[in-house]
Amino acid sequence: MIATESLSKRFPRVTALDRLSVDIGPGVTGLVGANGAGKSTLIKILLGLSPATEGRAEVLGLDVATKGGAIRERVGYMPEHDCLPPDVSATEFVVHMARMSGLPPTAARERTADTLRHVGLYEERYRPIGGYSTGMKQRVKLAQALVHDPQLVFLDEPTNGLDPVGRDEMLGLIRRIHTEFGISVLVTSHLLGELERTCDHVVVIDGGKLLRSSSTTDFTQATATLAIEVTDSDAHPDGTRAVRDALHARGVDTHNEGQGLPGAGHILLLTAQGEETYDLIRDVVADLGLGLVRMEQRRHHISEVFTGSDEHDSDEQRKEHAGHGG
Ligand SMILES: Nc1ncnc2c1ncn2[C@@H]1O[C@H](COP(=O)(O)OP(=O)(O)OP(=O)(O)O)[C@@H](O)[C@H]1O
Repeated sequence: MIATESLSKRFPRVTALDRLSVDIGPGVTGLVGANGAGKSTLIKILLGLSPATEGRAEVLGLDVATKGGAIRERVGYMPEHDCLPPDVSATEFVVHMARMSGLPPTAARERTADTLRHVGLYEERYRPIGGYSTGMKQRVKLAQALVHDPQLVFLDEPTNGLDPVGRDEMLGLIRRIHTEFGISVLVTSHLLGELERTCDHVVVIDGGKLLRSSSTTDFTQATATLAIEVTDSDAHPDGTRAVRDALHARGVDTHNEGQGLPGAGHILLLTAQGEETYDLIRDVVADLGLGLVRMEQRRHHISEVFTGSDEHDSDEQRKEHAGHGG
């Protein structure tokens, strides 16, 4: 879908992209980087809106340096910043954008109605955009990116400014763009963690350089750590402790007692040695007459892959949520 080769963009004072080479296939891909990492610059080059200083790039097999117009016919773009006219309705605006993309009047109106419904805008679509909430404006921006039925969409920070519920809804919507319509998505975020559930593939850039490009499952590989949770009983008022003691008696060590996890005191963590470990846990829990609430392999979170970024992410999210009354 997208291929760049040693792509650079230098402004007089900053190198926004620094010899970036990356291949992006179909599906939902996250482009992650801190503010100023070069995400928006990359998108503008890929749309043929801004020339690269060096290197080359192709989108859908088309060279960005010479085929910008053809690329923009096939690609939808949701820009980061507020760019909506306040005094027209969502319907008028999206119809206009559909007409600009070359759809005839009737098709433009039909596609607009379908697309606005798909992004979750109903009666309010006839009201002026100026009165919309941030979440509604983001939906209008998404609708205008989809209205001409593109093969690929670039979404620049679509969750920016949204509260946690709005963020989840937007991420769900993005996932469905691919699963229901087969449109591939490149979505940027400065929050690595939020792309974990949405993206098949994640590209991380920093200071305009590629840090990592891999499938989300590679980022979130299963660890060998098992998390176990059991019920308590009259005979064993502290079921977790009883299981821990029984496992220790059989020479199996538990570690950390689930520090940092919600309900930490009730979760036992241990390293699985193979199938026997699962059988042993089952037998120990059954012998004690307790119920096994869960036994699961812990997975890495994407943000754990980068030292310290975990805390950074949650701090950022707290700050953003605080700004929106959450
Ligand atoms: N037109 C420009 N002129 C000069 N510098 C620019 C220009 N556009 C971007 N930059 C600089 O290039 C760097 C990358 O910016 P870019 O907007 O691509 O980052 P980003 O990852 O999208 O971050 P953000 O989410 O904050 O927009 C930044 O240091 C920015 O200040």
